[in-house]
Parts: sequence; structure tokens; C-alpha cells
Amino acid sequence: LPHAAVKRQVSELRSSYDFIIAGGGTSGLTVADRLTEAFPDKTVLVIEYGKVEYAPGMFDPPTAEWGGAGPRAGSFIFSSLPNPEVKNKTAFVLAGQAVGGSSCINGMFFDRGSRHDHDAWAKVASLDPDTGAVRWDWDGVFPYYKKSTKFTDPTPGVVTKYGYTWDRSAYGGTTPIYSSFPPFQWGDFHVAREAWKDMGIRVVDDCAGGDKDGICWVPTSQHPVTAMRSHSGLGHYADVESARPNYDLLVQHQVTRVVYTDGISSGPPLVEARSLIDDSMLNVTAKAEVVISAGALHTPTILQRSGIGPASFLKTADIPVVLDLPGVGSNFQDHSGPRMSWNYSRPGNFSNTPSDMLDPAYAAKAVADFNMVPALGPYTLAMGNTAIYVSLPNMTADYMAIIDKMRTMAADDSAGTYLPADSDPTLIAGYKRQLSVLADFLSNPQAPSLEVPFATGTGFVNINLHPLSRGTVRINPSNHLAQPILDYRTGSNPIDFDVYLAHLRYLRRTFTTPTMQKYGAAEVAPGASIQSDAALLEYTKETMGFSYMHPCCTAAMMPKHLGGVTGPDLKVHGAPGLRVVDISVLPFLTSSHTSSVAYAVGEKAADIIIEGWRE
Ligand SMILES: Cc1cc2nc3c(=O)[nH]c(=O)nc-3n(C[C@H](O)[C@H](O)[C@H](O)COP(=O)(O)OP(=O)(O)OC[C@H]3O[C@@H](n4cnc5c(N)ncnc54)[C@H](O)[C@@H]3O)c2cc1C
Repeated sequence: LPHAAVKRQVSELRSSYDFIIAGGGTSGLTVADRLTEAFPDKTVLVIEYGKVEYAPGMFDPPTAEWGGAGPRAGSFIFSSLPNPEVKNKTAFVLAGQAVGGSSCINGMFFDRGSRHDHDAWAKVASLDPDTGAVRWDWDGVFPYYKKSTKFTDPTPGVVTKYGYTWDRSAYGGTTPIYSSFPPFQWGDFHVAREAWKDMGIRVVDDCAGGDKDGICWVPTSQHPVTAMRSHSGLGHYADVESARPNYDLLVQHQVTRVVYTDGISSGPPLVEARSLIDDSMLNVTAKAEVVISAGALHTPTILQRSGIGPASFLKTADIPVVLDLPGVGSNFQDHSGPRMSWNYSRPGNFSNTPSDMLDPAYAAKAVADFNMVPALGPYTLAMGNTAIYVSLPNMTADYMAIIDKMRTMAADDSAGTYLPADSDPTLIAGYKRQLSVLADFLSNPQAPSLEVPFATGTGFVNINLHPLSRGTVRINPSNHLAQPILDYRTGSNPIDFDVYLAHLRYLRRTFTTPTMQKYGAAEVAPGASIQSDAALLEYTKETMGFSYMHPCCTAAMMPKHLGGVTGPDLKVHGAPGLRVVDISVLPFLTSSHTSSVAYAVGEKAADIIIEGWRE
């Protein structure tokens, strides 16, 4: 690391910093990179729980067990509370614990939110562009999606082979967070795509430009030549090109609290951290601001330990209330959905398929191919590159029954009964606002409700992009420094089950398309015998994937009277000198995987902060 200082010892730290960033993950390092670049005379300290990993590709596919349970190094591993609505099952969730955060361990699927997500986000957050408010609608965020990644065209040979399409006008960034298409697809990559075309789903050249209802090729966050994972620990730290003596990183420290020494109006707060090596504590002073970027599962823990959160909960956890902010750790969401599978009675002669990786000779060649320059072979594929995004109106003629239920719930007093019992009235008001905006959103034929990604083989992952159930992330009252308690509450709003069923009924049509029938496709799960709503509901509960590793929204950007935690400038309501910049600030999930959103939030936040401090 020739240009950036890695601080491992407390004695190496400066006596104070201009900016302190709690969490060196996807968003946090984006902000650190931009601030140190914009202000060479101001110092920035990032305090990160995990380790710094020098070698690009530390978490790349060749080091992982093929087809295994996925990466574990550099991860927080969670098991949620049992879900009463879903047979008391628990969610298995990972989050990144390394310099680079979850971008070090994610599936590298690099799609973006749709324009309708961001326009709805701005509505929920009560942002009216005509009033001069910071814009988080599509026009306000699209430039930051563009800025946040460097896209490289695939080679002509690869384009001809797989038919990749893209729209150059959706890109244009130069920062070394790479986005590219892999030089490999499994032999059956075209089957699901063709079947979906049979169903009338439109083909979109590139979904990165905001319009993503259709079949899309989705780039991978990987280097265009080496196919190595591109993550923020590289692109916004180790690979930063210019010298940055003002950019310090303290690793293996847990930010425990922010402390307002002279009361809440005395910001910026001190930052208190604990060494994970010897348990010693330290305080660091921020002269300008503190930015919390610890991700959706840990940002609320830092706030709650600091006495910033729902007063009723803080009291039960024996934490003095510094600021009653009911939204901290509320509004917890993740993508979820049941799976489907089928088999073929006349399988195509596809060369090659994932089962070839069970052949040691093929697997060894795959590793050798990946290590070539340029990289080749199956390991360049990460988790796949194709997906459909489908709206409710394009899925079922009955969609208005779902929308009407949402509108009724948003308008009457029942909404609160679907939130945790101790929810503050402001949270209920905010939830009603969300239901109302999401009802408009989901009735829009261009706004996706279902995503099916990674479609090769004989199984589908069905993602409900906009679940209505809301959970909580709270510190463990009996051990504040332990990992937080995740209460997913999946299915606590019963309308979600209507949506899962609509998705299943729609998607099972895939198996009867001419393309699938050419190979003798037959549905295995749910299976031909599972037809009634009751049977499908039972199937859904049995096979539900609770988390597609996109936890979000636990410090939502909404007004305080609607249960929000941050304003459009990412400042925590009522807490001077303190911002949250990470995936926690989303009011609700975007129609996408979330790393691109975390980068875009980081880029936009950095511009807001720079603007505020430019002399
Ligand atoms: C297994 C997995 C697969 C995924 N697959 C995809 C995918 O294919 N495509 C996609 O777009 N998205 C995917 N995601 C989601 C995406 O990567 C995340 O939403 C995004 O990276 C989150 O960014 P963030 O900045 O909010 O948090 P993170 O990047 O997680 O950063 C938070 C950082 O804070 C640190 N931290 C936590 N607590 C403290 C503390 N108290 N003190 C100091 N530091 C702390 C953590 O160690 C971490 O480095 C996946 C996520 C996971 C975990």
C-alpha cells in the first residue's frame, strides 16, 4: 500500500481528525476516498472492525468451495430470531467484515435501482425538487451511479458468443470500481432467457439506465482483464492513485459509541472504539464531522449504544437516552422469496454445465483458466449475469386486488398492527406513507416487483423486490458489544404472501413455454399438485429464503415525524456533526441488489459533505 497509511497501533493515530468514518465498507471508503481527495489539508480516519486484505482476490471464487455455502472469511455471520409467520424459521445472513465491507464478499451482481425506486424514495422522504431539497430521485442519483463505477466493454468475440448488450450512456465513471461482463457462460445460459422471451417479457439493452422492467444482462463487479473481484477496499483505498497522507485507516477496532460530551447540541461527537486485539478503549476527536457507515446491521448498533434510538428500547437495555429517535434500527428490510425448480426429460446437449465442476480435471482447469491473463473460464462468471425484472401489472390481471389492500391499509388504522408492538406513532405514520407510495409504485407496469437472477441450471431464486414487512435490528440488551439481534418479521404483513403467490403463479408459466418444452421441462417445486392458494402458501413458507443478503433501511432517510433517522443531507435528525452514509439510509429496498446503491449513496454523500465544508 504505497500511498495510504494503515494504522494498526493506537499510538500511531493523530491527536484529532477532521472527519472520522465508522466502518470502512462499501459506502464508508467511498466517502473517505472522495474527502481525502477533495481536502488534502483535512485529515480523515476510517475505523474498521475487520482486517485489511492486501491481495486483490482474497475472496475471489478460486479460494471458495465451488457450489459450497459461500464465502466466510471476512464475514459477520448471523442467525435471526425465529420468524413466527414463517414456521419459526430463522434467517441466515452474512455481512462483510473487512476493509471493503460487504463488497469483499458479495455475489458481484452489479445491477442498479430503477428510476421508479428513486422517484418513490424521494416521495417517501418528502423531497420536493421544486423546494431546492437535495435530490434523491432518479435524476438526483443517476449521475452518482455513473460516477461510482468504471465500465469496460466486453471484447467483440465475447459479445458475439453470448449476445451481451449494454448502453454506454449509462456509464462514464473513471474510479477503479470495475464493472464488466465475464468471458464465460454455462452452456444452458440461453434457455431461461429464451423461455422468458416466449412469455412476452421484453428484452432491455441495459437496465443500468433506470428502465429495468424486462430481461437484462447485468454486469459483474470485477476487473475486466483479471476478473478479480473489484471492491471498495481496493478501488477506494489500496488502489487510490494519488498520495494521500491525510487518509488513515485503523483496522480491527469496533466503534462502540459516539459521545456528546457536553450534551446532544455539542457536536461533533467523540468517537469511542474498542481494540479487537487487546480490548483496550480509545477516544478520537473529530473536528468537523463523524460519519457512521457500518452497514444496515451495525450502524443502528453504534447509534443505540450511544443512547440515540427508541427511548423505550434504550431504557430496557439500560442505556441512558441521549436522543429519542424511534427509527434507529426500525424499518429493517431484506429481499426474500421462495425457490422453484424443474427438470428436463430431454436435456439439451449443453457444454459445459456446473456439474462439470465435480470432475477434478475440469475444476483444476477452471482454476488455471481463471489465473490466466486475461482470465477465462467458469470462475469469471461469479454468480451469473442475467435477470428478469417484472412488475405486478405485467404478471397478474388481479394486481389491483393487492394494490387495493395496500391502499386500504395505508388509509386506515390497521397499518400499525403489522409493525412491532412497541412502534412509536411516528413509525406508524411513516409506514403508512411507505404503503401509499409503494401502492402507486407497484401498480406501475414499469416498476419491478419480481426479480429472478442467475438463471442457469434447473432452479430459480424468486426475489420479492419490495416486501412490506418490517423488522428490527437491536443491540443485545444483555451484551451491548455483542452482535445485534435481528428480528426479520418476514411475512408479518400478510400482503407479502399475496405477492409471493403472484410471483410463483407467474413464474411457473416458464416451464410450459415452447423453449422449455423443447427440453421436456417439468415443474418439480412447487410441483404440479400444488395449485390452491393454501397449498402454495404452505409451499412458500416451507421454502422461503429470508435473506438475499440485502439488509437495509435501518436509519431511513425520512422526516423525523415519519419515523426517519436522517435527512436528505444524511445528517442524523437532532444530532449535530453526525451523519449516516450507507445502505441503512434507504427508506425501502430498491429493485436491485444493493452494492451499486451503497456506492452511489457514498458518492452523493461525499459531494454533499464536500460542498458543506468547501471554504
Ligand atoms: C454474502 C453477500 C452477498 C451479496 N451479494 C450481492 C450482490 O451480488 N450484488 C450486490 O449488489 N449486492 C450484494 N450484496 C449486498 C451489498 O454488498 C451490500 O448491500 C453493500 O455492500 C453494503 O454496503 P454498506 O456500505 O452499507 O455496508 P458494508 O459494505 O457492509 O460496510 C460496513 C463496514 O462496517 C464495518 N463495521 C461494522 N460494525 C462496525 C463497528 N462497530 N466499528 C467499525 N466498523 C464496523 C464492517 O466490518 C464493514 O466493513 C451482498 C451482501 C452479502 C453480505
